[in-house]
Amino acid sequence: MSAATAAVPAAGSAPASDAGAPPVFSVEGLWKVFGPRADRVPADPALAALDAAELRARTGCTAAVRDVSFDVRKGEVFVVMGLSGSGKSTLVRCLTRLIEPTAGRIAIDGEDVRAMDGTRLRELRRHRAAMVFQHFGLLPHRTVLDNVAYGLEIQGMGRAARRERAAEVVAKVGLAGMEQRRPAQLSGGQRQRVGLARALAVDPEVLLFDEPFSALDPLIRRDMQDEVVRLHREEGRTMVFITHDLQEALKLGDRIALMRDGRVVQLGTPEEIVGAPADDYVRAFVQDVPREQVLTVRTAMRPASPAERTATGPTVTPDTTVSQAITTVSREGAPARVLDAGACVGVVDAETLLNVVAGHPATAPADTPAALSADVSAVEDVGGNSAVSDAGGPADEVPAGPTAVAGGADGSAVRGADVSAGRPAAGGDAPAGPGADASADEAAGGSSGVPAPPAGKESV
Ligand SMILES: Nc1ncnc2c1ncn2[C@@H]1O[C@H](COP(=O)(O)OP(=O)(O)OP(=O)(O)O)[C@@H](O)[C@H]1O
Repeated sequence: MSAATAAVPAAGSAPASDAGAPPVFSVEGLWKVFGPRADRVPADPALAALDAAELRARTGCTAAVRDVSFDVRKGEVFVVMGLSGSGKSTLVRCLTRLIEPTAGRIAIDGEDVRAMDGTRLRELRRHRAAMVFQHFGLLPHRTVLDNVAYGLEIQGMGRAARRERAAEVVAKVGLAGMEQRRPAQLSGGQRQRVGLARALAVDPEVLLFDEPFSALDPLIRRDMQDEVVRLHREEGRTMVFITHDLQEALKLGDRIALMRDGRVVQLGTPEEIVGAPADDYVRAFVQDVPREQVLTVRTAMRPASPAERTATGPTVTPDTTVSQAITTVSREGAPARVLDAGACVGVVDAETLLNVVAGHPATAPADTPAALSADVSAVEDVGGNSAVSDAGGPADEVPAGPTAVAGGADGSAVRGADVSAGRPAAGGDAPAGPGADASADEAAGGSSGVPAPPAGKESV
């Protein structure tokens, strides 16, 4: 499915995150370099400036994450998007040190993740930031209920209490009545729901999703996306969601970090990314997106005249998509006033709306968000790198998962991707990285009940 044919309901799909609250995750100058003496790369400006091929030729290293900085706000769905090999999985695994970062700072609720000892790390992964993978590694001999209760069992919760909690969550993800089935008696989509329920059962502060739906067929995938939107709307839980699929990113993300070659090339709302691409790469990435389904009337409206401010007639809110506004304006046969908390902040008419569809610049009124007219502010501008050595070590160099093209049904976004760049040929499960106990933690975090699940990826 191409983005052009996709329905992309972005605006208003989730509760607004709290931009003023302290961030849940705060990442600054983060690097992950795979290869020999990896820590010299971020420490040496000359090496840090090399592109991927030169760096590999000169040092044998791959910089999977390069000097990345961002905050994940409380209550938002933060999407990490990019083509295969752009560094998404590595970045998100660094957040809980399932992969050990090479340099930079990571904090969760202000606490330094890189300074955590093994016990604290386990706690982080079990209670605070649970990961949901593409393959949930459900325990085949356990029922749905017991699979969901598994993470609680690891936490030491008593049988009755955990089964009660598990039953609640099973109902929440739409599996009521299936509690006693075993994974083999479920469809792929239902299994994904069990995995999701297992992650939710431990009530983590943040859910980290690593391409959880890319192996599902498009209809089930859409169902699961709707489920995530619904859960987010109902619970306001903070989520970090990896995807290579632009449509999915636009649908789920409050904000999207678009990665290329280990860097974040643009960080912004779907509307900012589609309405004001930071560079030609992003522009090409979003060129097939139906703009009218993503951009809101904030982008399309023109200033209201004094007479229009007090006129009657059709109205829309600033979050109304251009597509919805077109319906209103054409149905009513008149321009619509844009009302924000009762005040008229602009007007949309056939011309301003069609300008958006046609990709012409809008006549931006004074109160249009600055980010929409100033691309640069949306681009991650990261400063100097702190050169912090990591433990490195052989475990780091084991492939994080055998990926060629991620297995989504709607692979338009990955076509032409550099699927082999720097990727070791051998498959294998993800190493936990130094100090990590990924299999147990991923299980406890609701992702897997079996040792070391694949890194959420499939070879094709
Ligand atoms: N353990 C490893 N050792 C060496 N290089 C690695 C390792 N893991 C990942 N890489 C390289 O780091 C880069 C980023 O990989 P990563 O898996 O983070 O990308 P991705 O965007 O998640 O890709 P995909 O969508 O295919 O999963 C790639 O060039 C990859 O080959």
